[in-house]
Amino acid sequence: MKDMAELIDGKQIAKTLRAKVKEQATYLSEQGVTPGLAVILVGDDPASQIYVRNKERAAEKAGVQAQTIRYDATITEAELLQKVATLNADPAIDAILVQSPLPEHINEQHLQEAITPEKDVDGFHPENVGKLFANRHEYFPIANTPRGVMTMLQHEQVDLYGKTAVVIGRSILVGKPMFSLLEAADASVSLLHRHTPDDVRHTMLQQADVIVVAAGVPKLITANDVKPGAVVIDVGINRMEDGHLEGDVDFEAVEPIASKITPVPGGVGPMTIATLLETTVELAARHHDVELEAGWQNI
Ligand SMILES: Nc1nc(=O)c2c([nH]1)NC[C@@H]1CN(c3ccc(C(=O)N[C@@H](CCC(=O)O)C(=O)O)cc3)C=[N+]21
Repeated sequence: MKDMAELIDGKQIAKTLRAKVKEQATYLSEQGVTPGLAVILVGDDPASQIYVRNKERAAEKAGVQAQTIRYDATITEAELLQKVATLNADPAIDAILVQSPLPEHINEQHLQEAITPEKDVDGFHPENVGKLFANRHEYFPIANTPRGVMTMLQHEQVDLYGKTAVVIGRSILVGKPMFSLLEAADASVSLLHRHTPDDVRHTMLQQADVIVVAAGVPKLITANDVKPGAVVIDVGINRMEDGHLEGDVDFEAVEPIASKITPVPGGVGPMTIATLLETTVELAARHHDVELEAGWQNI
C-alpha cells in the first residue's frame, strides 16, 4: 500500500481559531467593546448567499456582531459608495466587507478604495495591498484566504525557509497576497496564471515543495504535477452540475504523492471565515485602543 498524504483538516483548525477569537471577543466585551462586522451583499448569487450565511453564523458564535446589508442587483454604485461612507463613520462598525462578485455596472475598485483602510477587513484597499507587498512590519489587515493558508501551514509546522513555492492564480483575493506572504516567509515563489503555457506549468509544479492553487479549474493539478512529499493547498471551490464541490486538485490522484494536502470542502474555505473573524477582532481592539496579548491567535 502506498503512503498517503496527511490530511490538513481546515475545519478543525478553523474551529480552534474561532475558539481563540471568541476568547478575545469576550475580553473585549469586558472592556465594553463589541467587535462589529458589516457585510454588503449585492444581488442574489447563490454561492454568495451561502458564504454570507456561513459568515453570519460563525460570527454570532464567536461573539462578533455581524450585520449583512442586502441590496438588489439594480443598486447604483453611488448608492453603495454612500453606504460605505456611512459605515466608515459608524463607531459600532470595525470591519467592512463587500462580497464579490458585484454586478457588471459596479466598479469593484471604486468600492475597494472607498472602504477606509482601518476597516478594510479583506485587505483589498491599495494602501493595505501596498503594505503587504512592501513587507511592512506594522499591523494592517491582510486578505483572509491567503492569511488562513499561512495559519494552516504554521499549524502543520511546514517550514517555508528556502523552499520552492508555486502559486496558481493571480487575483487580489488570493494569488497576489499569497505570493507576498510566502515570499515574506523566505520561500522562492513563482506566480502562475491562465496564460502560463501548460508545459511550463507542469515543469514548474514538479519543482515545487509547496503548491497553492486558486485557479477555478477542477482537477487542474494531477499526479505527475506533484513532487513526492510536496505540500498541496487547494483553494478551488468548483460547484459541479450534481451540486457537489470539487477543488482544483485531483485529490485521489495526488493524495498518494503529497506529504500533506487540504480537502475540498473542509480545507481552506472554513479557514477563510475563521480568519475574517480574527481580523475583525484585531481591528476592533485597535479602534478602541485595547491591547490584546501578542500572538493570541497562534495555534
Ligand atoms: N469580499 C469578499 N471576501 C471574501 O473573502 C470572499 C468574497 N468576497 N467572495 C467569495 C469568496 C469565496 N469565499 C469563501 C468563504 C468560505 C467558503 C467556505 O466556507 N467553504 C466551505 C464549503 C461551503 C459550501 O458548501 O459551499 C468549505 O470549503 O468547506 C468558501 C468560499 C470568500 N470569498
